[in-house]
Amino acid sequence: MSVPGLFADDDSSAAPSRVRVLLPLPLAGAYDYLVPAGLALAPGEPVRVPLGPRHVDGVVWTGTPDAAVPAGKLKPVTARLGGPPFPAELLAFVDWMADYTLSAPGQVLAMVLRGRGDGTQPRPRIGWAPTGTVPERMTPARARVLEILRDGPPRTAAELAEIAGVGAGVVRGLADQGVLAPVDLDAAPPVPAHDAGSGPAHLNPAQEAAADAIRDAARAPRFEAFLLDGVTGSGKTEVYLEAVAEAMATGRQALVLLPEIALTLALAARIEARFGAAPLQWHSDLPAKERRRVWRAVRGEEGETPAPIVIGARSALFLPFARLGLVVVDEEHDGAYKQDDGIRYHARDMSVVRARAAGVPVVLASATPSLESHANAERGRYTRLRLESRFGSAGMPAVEVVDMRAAPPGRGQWLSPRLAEAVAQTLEAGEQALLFLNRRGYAPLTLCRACGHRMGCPNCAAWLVSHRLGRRLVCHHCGYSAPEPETCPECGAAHKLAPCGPGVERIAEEAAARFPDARLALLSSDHIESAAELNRLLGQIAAHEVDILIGTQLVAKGHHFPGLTLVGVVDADLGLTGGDLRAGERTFQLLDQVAGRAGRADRPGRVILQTYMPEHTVMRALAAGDRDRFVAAEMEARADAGYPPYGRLASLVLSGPDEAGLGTFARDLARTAPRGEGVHALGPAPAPIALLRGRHRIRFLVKARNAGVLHDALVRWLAPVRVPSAIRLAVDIDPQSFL
Ligand SMILES: Nc1ncnc2c1ncn2[C@@H]1O[C@H](COP(=O)(O)OP(=O)(O)OP(=O)(O)O)[C@@H](O)[C@H]1O
Ligand SMILES: [Zn+2]
Repeated sequence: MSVPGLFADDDSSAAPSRVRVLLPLPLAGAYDYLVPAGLALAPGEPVRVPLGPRHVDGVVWTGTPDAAVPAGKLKPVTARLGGPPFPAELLAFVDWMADYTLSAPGQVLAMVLRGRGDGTQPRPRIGWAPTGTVPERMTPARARVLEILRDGPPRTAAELAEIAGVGAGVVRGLADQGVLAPVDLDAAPPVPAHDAGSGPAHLNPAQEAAADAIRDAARAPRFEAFLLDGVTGSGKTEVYLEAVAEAMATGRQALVLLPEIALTLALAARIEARFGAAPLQWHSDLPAKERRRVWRAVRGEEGETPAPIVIGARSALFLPFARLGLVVVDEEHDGAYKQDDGIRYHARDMSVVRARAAGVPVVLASATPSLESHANAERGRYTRLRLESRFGSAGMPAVEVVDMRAAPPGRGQWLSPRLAEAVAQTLEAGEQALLFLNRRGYAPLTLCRACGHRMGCPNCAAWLVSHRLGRRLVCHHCGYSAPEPETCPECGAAHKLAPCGPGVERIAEEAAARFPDARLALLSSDHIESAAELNRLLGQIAAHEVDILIGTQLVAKGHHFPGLTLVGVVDADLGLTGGDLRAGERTFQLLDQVAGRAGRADRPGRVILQTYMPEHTVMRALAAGDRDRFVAAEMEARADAGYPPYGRLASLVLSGPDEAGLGTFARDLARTAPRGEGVHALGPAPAPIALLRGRHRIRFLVKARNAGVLHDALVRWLAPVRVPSAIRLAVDIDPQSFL
């Protein structure tokens, strides 16, 4: 239906106004729409448009509409949705990322719009707070309500009535008399001020120099990537908080990405102390309502000042900041920054892209930067800022390597005599010890001692992990879980199934037996129900209410426990098997991080690494404290093999329920696989996890000289391919996982 006069006709002097609108859907790109007369639409504006029989919310995009399409074939924009337009920087970022990851721009836009919800305004929750006015007549019921409010936060009428045990009429009566006043419980939290709270720290000269460099780029913002390369405990956080303050002073917003929720909670407390108000937090566990609130707050909808600081997980990178001024990626080497399903992206790399699009500085902070970032610093793309020593009087911990072949633990034990002795000494000195093993559960394998059968997952090519809790066998890939059987499913022998090898639960068992008087805490994702509980546990550890801490990588990084002086790594070799190209790099990073928890305050720390490979370069580098030599050797090996950061990789995983059909499709695909100048494909080969959630998996690996060559080769290869509906084809540029 066309409404005469609503928009200019083809034959009028002015050409009908058109815009491109990108929808958050996996479509080819932006679509053209007509702009109704009287409506001026600029790129970035959120709009509603018709799509087939439906209406969809999208964003006016950049680019020129196709003038060759007759106006009669186009539909008009239904409505402008209001709120500020998304900044050009964000639009450019979406386009860039879609191109890089070979995804549809609409899929990337969907990640931006995800926090918006359905676009409707949630109804505010009204709470009641006392005004100080005394009621005309005090009754026991009224007194109870006022007493609750005197000591606690504002509450809704229903809550008040319930807690005080009074009727809703009592609360209403107090409100009518002006004794209680309404407050919006969902209103934005207080805005941190850059000079409130405890204010700036006294930086030491190295910190000052690093902070100066970043502040300078944040002041009149310009793009510059900094690699804040400082040993554990050197005060990297203090340095980047100064840059956050600078961004806020110029009226801009700062985003700090962290790899784990536990670290988010700790940083939120530090920011609150420094700036006088807590930052907004963003992660995947946020309730929908809270997400909407944060999403709107960063946009500054309804004319409010956009929230100045957001800290969060990798997906916070897609928040629609109104005036982004700084991006920080803390623990930049962390694998958690890589998203491995849906659109596969590395949030560290994409942070640099977004900062570049926005023309603002980005800080990548780590004690053990990724080789990619080292290489970028060497090529002059990133500015390296070094902090070579710990803050204050704390020194680096002494690292001791225990050769498990020479001095093994006793039968059925996992702690060597040397480590057990060190734990005992630590407890005697009234200090804390951490026993680290990056393996959840009780035992990684369950074996029948009668026939040798190993308990495997029915859906995956993987062994089941035994968990003490409820004596269950669990698949860590698909979540399959079953009670441990009494008899072997293969030979029927009773009571012959035995756990093999240790997980953290088994280490906790051994520690409890050896040190019965010590207070133990087990920190592993299986044992912690919520972020709040984790926070409570971390608080207990910091307050020295725990003597021995047993944990997975959950406790390895970022935390600051002043009383912790001994770190024992139960199996330092764990990450080295499996042949992943980053196995050495990752093991070094993880062990250096966990070692970095020891001796951060006034008492010196020590670290004991249990290994069967004491001569391995990783162990030697850790023992000698020689990170730079390790990095140099690792770089050389990568350069020789043409692996990242000296070449680029993409992985293609094909999966499907039917093994034969999948094989045929893979062989067809191999016929056109890129082979040529600076690029070649390896495969098809069964993926290391050849069966996952009941789907067979085949993999190609594409190796190329550089990112451009890789991109072009993949587009040429995959654009004409029609994937059968039963088969999934997942492309991962710069893969981190090769499983
Ligand atoms: N300039 C400073 N003034 C006062 N305290 C500081 C200063 N710099 C660092 N600290 C303190 O030293 C400790 C370690 O600092 P911080 O946590 O920032 O180090 P980090 O480099 O981020 O460590 P990691 O990489 O191990 O997480 C903290 O307790 C911090 O408050
Ligand atoms: Zn499984």
